[in-house]
Amino acid sequence: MKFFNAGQIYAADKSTIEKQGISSNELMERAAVQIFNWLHLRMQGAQVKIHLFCGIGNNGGDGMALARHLKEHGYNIEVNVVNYSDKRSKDFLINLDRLKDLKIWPNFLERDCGFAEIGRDDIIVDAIFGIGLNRNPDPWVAKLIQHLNHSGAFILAVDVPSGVFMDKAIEDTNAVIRANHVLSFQAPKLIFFLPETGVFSNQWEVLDIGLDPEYLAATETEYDLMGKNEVLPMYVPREKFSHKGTYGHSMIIGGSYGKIGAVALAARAALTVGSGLVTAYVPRCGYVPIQTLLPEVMVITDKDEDCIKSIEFDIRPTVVGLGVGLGTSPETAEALSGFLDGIESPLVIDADGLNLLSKHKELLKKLPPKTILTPHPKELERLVGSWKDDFEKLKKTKAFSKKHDVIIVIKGAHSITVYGGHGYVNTTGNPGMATAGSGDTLTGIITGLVAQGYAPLDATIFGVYLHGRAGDIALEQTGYQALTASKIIDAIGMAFIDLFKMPEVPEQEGQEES
Ligand SMILES: NC(=O)C1=CN([C@@H]2O[C@H](COP(=O)(O)OP(=O)(O)OC[C@H]3O[C@@H](n4cnc5c(N)ncnc54)[C@H](OP(=O)(O)O)[C@@H]3O)[C@@H](O)[C@H]2O)[C@@H](O)CC1
Ligand SMILES: Nc1ncnc2c1ncn2[C@@H]1O[C@H](COP(=O)(O)OP(=O)(O)O)[C@@H](O)[C@H]1O
Ligand SMILES: [K+]
Repeated sequence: MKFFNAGQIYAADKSTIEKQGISSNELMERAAVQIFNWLHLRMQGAQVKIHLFCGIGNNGGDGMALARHLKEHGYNIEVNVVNYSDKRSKDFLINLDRLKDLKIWPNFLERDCGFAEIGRDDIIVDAIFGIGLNRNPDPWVAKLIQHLNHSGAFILAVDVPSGVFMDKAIEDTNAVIRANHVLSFQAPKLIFFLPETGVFSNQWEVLDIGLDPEYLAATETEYDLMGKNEVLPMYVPREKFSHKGTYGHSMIIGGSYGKIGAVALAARAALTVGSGLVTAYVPRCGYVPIQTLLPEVMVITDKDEDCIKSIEFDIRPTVVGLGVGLGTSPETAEALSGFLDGIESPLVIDADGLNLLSKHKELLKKLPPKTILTPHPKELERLVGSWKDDFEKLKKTKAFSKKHDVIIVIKGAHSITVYGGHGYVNTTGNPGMATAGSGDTLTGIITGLVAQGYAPLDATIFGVYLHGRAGDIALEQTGYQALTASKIIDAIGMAFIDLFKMPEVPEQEGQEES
């Protein structure tokens, strides 16, 4: 699914209006009817007080039109116009008049006016600002927003929570609605998925308002949301007349005294994701534990007992996953440098492998094209430098990816894979995955996919999706707290099976379970 920016959404509106021969107000009516239907289905006429807060632009217009439908269906409403500007939009004014025709007189809220009490059990509809916000709200509007946030009432936001910008960071977090639920038109917004802005949209849902499908299909976007439909075409099927050589040889290089488990996790994940062969390259102290834990995995040891000091072997792996549990000693840095001089295979780098690149930036020049880097935020900061907000983080990551021709996964609640100036936002995963070794597992998954012939970018996007999906499936048995990295690996098989499950069809009304 695509993430459209504000300019593209306005262009889609225009194209829809022209091609479908409708007025902008008719499009607004569609949007409002969709929201009304959503609410009506859930409320079934309940007389809970609904406070609508409408701005003076088209987001406010949506709110006005919604108020009319609610009134016509007997709901208990109160309409407030947040009068932050004299520049009322044409469609706002049309809908204000139509509301007055029903003898509804909104309260006009201005600077210095008091705000009425709102009950904890009431509902607030937030239609103050939509995607047109382009500067900080006035202090009195911020005060109103605080009043709404502190009311304890359920807040339903129209399109976006008022106060978030579409393409830049929030400056005053007190001037943003904390929505319980967002009903967003046509497509989700990138801001729902970024850590700093996502917290304002607890839950979100997309309402299809029938924008011009041709325009939407033809428009290139900078970011995409990667769900099952998007990753499924990347899947590489298993062939009948294949053998283990068909599915490649993954080598996991890493580990140091006390951190051999990281290699065990990555190696087991590579195997479980389908790599034909897996070899672990570890310091000598890792030999017995890996051989004991993982009978399927071969082991090559470094000369040193406790950490890797030279990376030398006489096999030709299809892909190398490097860095988990590795440590960052100068000898290990030296070993990495020598290894990169002779590297012939694609490379996935994580954890201390990334920290070594940050400490010795000259090594970046030695990376093969399309090397995959999987940093968590702290590792990313060491690589690309600090950022002031999520948007700058993305900008810096893109620039780094372009400069060094590397694929970067910004790990987090919604991991984002960055390559070629494009961002792929993952949909799977859960907070139970914020646990030791969860990232090592991802390294193994991506490595094992590259081994099987997935192109590096596909392996990364598909691997991030599969990792999160395995975490979601494991969660059903463990709950958040008891989810461990090993359980994520155990669920990889189910995550593959899940790719081919049809979505559940909702039960028909009156249908009996057989
Ligand atoms: N296809 C779709 O998705 C459809 C979308 N629709 C709806 O339209 C919404 C977008 O509407 P919108 O363009 O009128 O902008 P909105 O957010 O209401 O802001 C109003 C105006 O406020 C101004 N302004 C900005 N910042 C300000 C500030 N801090 N303090 C004071 N003023 C400020 C700024 O005008 P300016 O003063 O800069 O000229 C801005 O234009 C969208 O979110 C959705 O709800 C549907 O109706 C139909 C289909
Ligand atoms: N709140 C969360 N929701 C979804 N996924 C998460 C969350 N927190 C962490 N993860 C995932 O868990 C993994 C953690 O990686 P990392 O921090 O490198 O762990 P470790 O170093 O312990 O292996 C990443 O893939 C990340 O996307
Ligand atoms: K809003």
